[in-house]
Parts: sequence; structure tokens; C-alpha cells
Amino acid sequence: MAQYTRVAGSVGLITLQNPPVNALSAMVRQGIVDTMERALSAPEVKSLVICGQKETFCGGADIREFGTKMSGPPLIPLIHAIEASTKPVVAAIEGVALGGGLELALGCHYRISHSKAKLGLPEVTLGLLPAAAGSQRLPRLIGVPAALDLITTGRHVTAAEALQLGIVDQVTDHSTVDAAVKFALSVA
Ligand SMILES: CC/C=C/CC(=O)SCCNC(=O)CCNC(=O)[C@H](O)C(C)(C)COP(=O)(O)OP(=O)(O)OC[C@H]1O[C@@H](n2cnc3c(N)ncnc32)[C@H](O)[C@@H]1OP(=O)(O)O
Repeated sequence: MAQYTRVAGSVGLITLQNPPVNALSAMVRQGIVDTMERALSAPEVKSLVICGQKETFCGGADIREFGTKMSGPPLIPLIHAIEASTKPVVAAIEGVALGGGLELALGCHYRISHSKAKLGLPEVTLGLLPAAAGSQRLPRLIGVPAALDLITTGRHVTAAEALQLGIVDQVTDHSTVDAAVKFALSVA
């Protein structure tokens, strides 16, 4: 699921909750849809931050749901709704942003990463390609050659490399959520 709180007066904070890596289960996807709707309809909320609980952003598709019947809202329109939000949305990336987790972050307008975070699109290692528009958003963000490298190797990049490539906007050694909230206030 996803928890919604309001912080710093005008920032809606959405926290993904699905231990151990906040994978995008049906309940998490539904939670994102519900909390986004709540934040977008609240006039006092001017910007949003999406983070994961327990210092990890999101490990992608929930491997525990592989081989089960698809349920809950699909990821593609959910990420599109985030991208289309009239209120700026900032991803606060700690731990990992992998697969669908990075695709979710790519749909946000800004990404703030902890210095120890790892980001990547490892779908190829599972015989898949990024299917929630990561294969379009990543090249738009960092150019085709760099995006093709990440998509075809599935390698994880450090926060420092992600900053240098342009995947993230800022890297912090301190609280990523605090940095993302400060950033969200500055772009509201
Ligand atoms: C919905 C749209 C589809 C998009 C495509 C995808 O997202 S494909 C999936 C992409 N994600 C991955 O491939 C991530 C796979 N996981 C890892 O690479 C690693 O587990 C990790 C996240 C880097 C963490 O590595 P670490 O060495 O720290 O720990 P473990 O490997 O031992 O994992 C700890 C526990 O976390 C569970 N887990 C990991 N990933 C997932 C996941 N995606 N969904 C659900 N659970 C996940 C893992 O099973 C371990 O659980 P235990 O109960 O402790 O065994």
C-alpha cells in the first residue's frame, strides 16, 4: 500500500509500503492511485514527494506476483498520471530504484537520490524489456546511447553516475526525503 501525509505545510508525501523492497504489488499500485488523487484534489498541497519506507525506494515489479492473475491498476497509466500532474512530483530515491521502480521515478518531474542508492533497468536479466515506458523516458532524459547501454546490459548505476548521466537532479548524503521536500517546496 501507500501512506499519505502532508509535510512542511504544502507538500503531499506518498510513502510506498511493501517490505522488503516496496515492490509494485497490486496494493501498492492502488495505493499510489488513491494517494495521488487525494494529493491532487487538496488545494493546500502544492507539490508532491514519492518515497519508499525503510530507506528503499522501489525494487520494481513484485516477484511474488509473477505467475499470478494480474489485478489492481496497471502501471503505465499510473505513471502517466504522475507525469501529467499539474503539481510537481519529486521522487526521493534511497536504497534501490530498479525496473518498474525506476520507471516510476522517471515519470516524476524531478529525482533526488541518496549517495548510496542504486538505479537500473534490470528487466533484460529476466528476459524482458522495460515495459512501463522506461524505454522511452530514459532516452529522452539522457540520450539514446546512454539509455541503450543501461537497458541492454541491465546494469545498476550509482547515484554519482546517475547524476552525471542526468537521471537524477540532486544527490545527498543526508535525509533524501528532507532534501526532496525542500526541492518540492522550491518548485511548487
Ligand atoms: C510492474 C511492471 C514491471 C516492471 C518490470 C520489473 O520491475 S522487473 C523486476 C525488476 N526488479 C528486479 O529485478 C530486482 C530484483 N532484486 C534485486 O536485484 C535484489 O534483490 C535487490 C533489490 C538489489 C536487493 O538485493 P540484496 O542483495 O540487498 O537482497 P536480496 O536479493 O537478498 O533481497 C532481499 C529480499 O528482497 C526480496 N526482493 C527483492 N526484489 C524483490 C522484488 N522485486 N519483489 C519482491 N521481493 C523482492 C528478496 O526476495 C528478498 O526477500 P527475502 O524474503 O529476504 O528472501
